[in-house]
Amino acid sequence: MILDLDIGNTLSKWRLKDTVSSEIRSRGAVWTREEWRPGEDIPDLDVVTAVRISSVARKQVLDETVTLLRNQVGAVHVARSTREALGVTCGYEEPQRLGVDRWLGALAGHHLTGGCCSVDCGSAITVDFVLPGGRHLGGYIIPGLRLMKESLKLGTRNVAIDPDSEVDSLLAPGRNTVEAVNHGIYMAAVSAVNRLYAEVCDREGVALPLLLTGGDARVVARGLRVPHALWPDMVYAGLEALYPLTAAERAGRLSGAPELPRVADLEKIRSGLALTQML
Ligand SMILES: Nc1ncnc2c1ncn2[C@@H]1O[C@H](COP(=O)(O)OP(=O)(O)O)[C@@H](O)[C@H]1O
Ligand SMILES: CC(C)(COP(=O)(O)O)[C@@H](O)C(=O)NCCC(=O)O
Ligand SMILES: [K+]
Repeated sequence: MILDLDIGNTLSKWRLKDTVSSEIRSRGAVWTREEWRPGEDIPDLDVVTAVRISSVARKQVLDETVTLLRNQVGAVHVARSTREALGVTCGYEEPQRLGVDRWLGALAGHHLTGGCCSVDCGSAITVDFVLPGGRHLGGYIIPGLRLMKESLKLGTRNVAIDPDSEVDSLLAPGRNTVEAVNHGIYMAAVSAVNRLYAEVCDREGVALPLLLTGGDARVVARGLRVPHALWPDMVYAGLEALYPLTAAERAGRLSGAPELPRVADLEKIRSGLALTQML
């Protein structure tokens, strides 16, 4: 069994993958916190023969996790952002400073589409661009929905945006504090993603497939004006691409990959952008 770990700033996600069949056997998530002990929160390590890790948590969290796992599991792969991997060149001046979750998302997205915009809606919302040919341009970081809400300190943090609400109602003027905050931050997040996507496609002269992942991907996606696909396992898929262990992975089949999203016509993206820029 392979244990994949995606340690984000809010949640540490894990899944167990069958080495032979490539099936996902179980999944879970625990809060990312200093005293996290894998042994308490994840299934029996006796069945695990390899671990693959993406972590953007504090170094100490990763170090403790790796130490613990190395005692029990032979192969522990910790992903790092590098100048080049799998045909993608990193756009950062100092590649190792790019969050490895962003790098893995970009690698998976490029593997699937040959050039894309990858958006990770977690503690932060990150928007990264990889051109056809594999040049990663860099990207954007804005606070995620939860962080934006907490920063307001209006006592609304525990009243989550209902991901099943109609988009129209999520964007309507709020008639109480909770609504005003939830609708405001929702508008901020979806406007940013819509705009950044259009700006960069316009600038680069290419309409890129748009892929989303992360805890808030579903709700953010509902407000997008352009075609897109959700890929909840996009970071895990980056781990699979970097460290292929199963037959399916070696053959380049990444788990949970969505159907290729339809891509809007560049002229349509440009006219939408022109309209936005007028306002
Ligand atoms: N059950 C949940 N528990 C916590 N956060 C959730 C949950 N469902 C959705 N979210 C949202 O998902 C975000 C965390 O998403 P995730 O992609 O796991 O973040 P990160 O990778 O930064 O830890 C939270 O900020 C919150 O807005
Ligand atoms: C931007 C991030 C905080 C996003 O983390 P997440 O929301 O997935 O927990 C993370 O990718 C990170 O710490 N990046 C390092 C800075 C950078 O990418 O430039
Ligand atoms: K993120």
